[in-house]
Amino acid sequence: MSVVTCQNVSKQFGSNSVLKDLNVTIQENSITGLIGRNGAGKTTLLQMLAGMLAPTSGNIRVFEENPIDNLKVSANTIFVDDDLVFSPEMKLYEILSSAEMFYDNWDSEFANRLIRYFGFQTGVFHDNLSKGKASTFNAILGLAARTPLTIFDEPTTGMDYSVRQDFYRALLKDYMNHPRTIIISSHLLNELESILEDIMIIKDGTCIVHEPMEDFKTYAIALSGDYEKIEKVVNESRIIHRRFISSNHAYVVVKELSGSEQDCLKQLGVTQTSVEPAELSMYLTNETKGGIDDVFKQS
Ligand SMILES: Nc1ncnc2c1ncn2[C@@H]1O[C@H](COP(=O)(O)OP(=O)(O)OP(=O)(O)O)[C@@H](O)[C@H]1O
Repeated sequence: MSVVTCQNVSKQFGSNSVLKDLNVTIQENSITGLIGRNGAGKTTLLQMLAGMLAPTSGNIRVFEENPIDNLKVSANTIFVDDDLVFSPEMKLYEILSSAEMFYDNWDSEFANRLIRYFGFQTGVFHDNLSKGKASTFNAILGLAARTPLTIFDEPTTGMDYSVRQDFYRALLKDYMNHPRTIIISSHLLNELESILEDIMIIKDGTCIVHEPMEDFKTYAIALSGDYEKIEKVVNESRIIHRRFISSNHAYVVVKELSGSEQDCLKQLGVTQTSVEPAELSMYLTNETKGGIDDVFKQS
């Protein structure tokens, strides 16, 4: 069953067209990584799914309903970011009690174990937490709420390396015991990669990749060798990334190669290797095929 459906969804802020004609479906009980560069529209999309923003046009369905002002959607969805706003008078234990009252699947025992593990004193105000501690506390809310739709918008901002690793591990372990639909956004795939079932990449307002992580691992292939020879087999439109190692030796990442193209490149002495998903997601979201190197090119 699909939990989220977006049909021809567009979002405009004034003249800024952030999302354009987006069509995506997210199935029940899956972990999807939403990847995109700064300003790609990740938060905008996630806020629309949580019913916090309306699309300019198109149709969004969450649990088969319009998420705006929808009690069913808000009771079954949690939206976690590093920016959750609580009343300044609320102490952590009060926030935990409110969450327990609001979310049907809330697990107090689990929340308390996480609170102890991460060393929180629950008598403090949320407002007084450091940035990393606030992100960690918010992430605990997201985990313990166990809502059928759990949205984490760049949840690890400010967390130190070991807390980030702990969070991803806790998320995966809890998901295995209590499957639900989880969407987690990030600029970077490397830390997230191992917990994802599906990957969605947005660029220039559209979804350029949405597929199982397993398929994404073979989405592209890297070629290394004489650029003139590579060009003979692969045309420009299929090149995702290109970097010159020397004047005629290049490292080129291309999407899909047929068996005959692979044979031909082999005969021409061009080396073929796999591309790590994190590296590939970076190339796919770069503005230009050469990345930052293009800035240093003489015109
Ligand atoms: N309320 C708003 N009013 C006007 N423009 C907005 C608003 N919210 C977002 N935008 C614009 O929409 C674009 C997408 O922003 P969004 O926050 O969705 O991107 P993002 O992918 O989450 O970025 P980041 O990774 O930097 O957080 C940006 O150009 C941003 O300036």
